[in-house]
Amino acid sequence: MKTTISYKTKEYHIDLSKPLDISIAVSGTKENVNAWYIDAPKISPHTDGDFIGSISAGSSTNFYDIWFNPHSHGTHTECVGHISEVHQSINRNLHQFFFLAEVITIAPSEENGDLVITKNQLKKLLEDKVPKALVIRTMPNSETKLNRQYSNTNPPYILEEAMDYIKELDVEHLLVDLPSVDKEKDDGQLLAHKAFWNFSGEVRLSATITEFIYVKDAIADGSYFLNLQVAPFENDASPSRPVLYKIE
Ligand SMILES: N[C@@H](CC(=O)c1ccccc1NC=O)C(=O)O
Repeated sequence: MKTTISYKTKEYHIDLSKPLDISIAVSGTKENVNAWYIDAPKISPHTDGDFIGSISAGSSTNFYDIWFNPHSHGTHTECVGHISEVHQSINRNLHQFFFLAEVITIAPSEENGDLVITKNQLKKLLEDKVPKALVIRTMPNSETKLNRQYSNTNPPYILEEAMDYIKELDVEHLLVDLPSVDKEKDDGQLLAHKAFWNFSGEVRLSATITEFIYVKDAIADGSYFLNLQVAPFENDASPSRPVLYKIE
């Protein structure tokens, strides 16, 4: 199922029957990816007195409750509501769902004992490209990213200067395979989040950050179309499923 997209001055061809899903699913297991010091997600039959919402326990249907946190347990997309006192909902702020995207791969560099993504690394990889969405895959890229328990591991993060550059390029949707764009323990500074949303100026309300993606090695760096949608929760963040389509 092929389609042609006219965007700005060009035409692009993509094949809708070849989606490249870069999300991490949420399962109710201890092996589920996790960050921010909370329990694993739970997916279990709803109970009420003698009632157990599971066909194997005699119910007519499977009727499961789910407990999870979007920031901790899988691919999620967040808006400025993640760092603002005023409530902002990702479901209300994400209005479009297809974007020209660039996939890049970066080995974070060591600085003061941390692993960081720098402005120079981004500049070299992006050259003269101006994508609306930027997908950053970090190296090493092992499949253990699907199950990693990130709490207290000080994962790599994006330097403020690098995020200022991303904002200056007018990237509206940033996707990373990390639990956060900021340092795990930064005393609430959130420098990269604040730079991305232009928090101290005219706030970029429709800009989004997607964390905990997984871009497998078979997906090459380059230009794609991205379909990005969230489960319609009125919350700062919601589970999402970013899907790439190769430009043919
Ligand atoms: N680094 C922050 C915490 C933080 O970034 C955070 C905490 C809970 C859930 C998500 C977080 N950041 C995600 O992007 C701090 O040390 O206060």
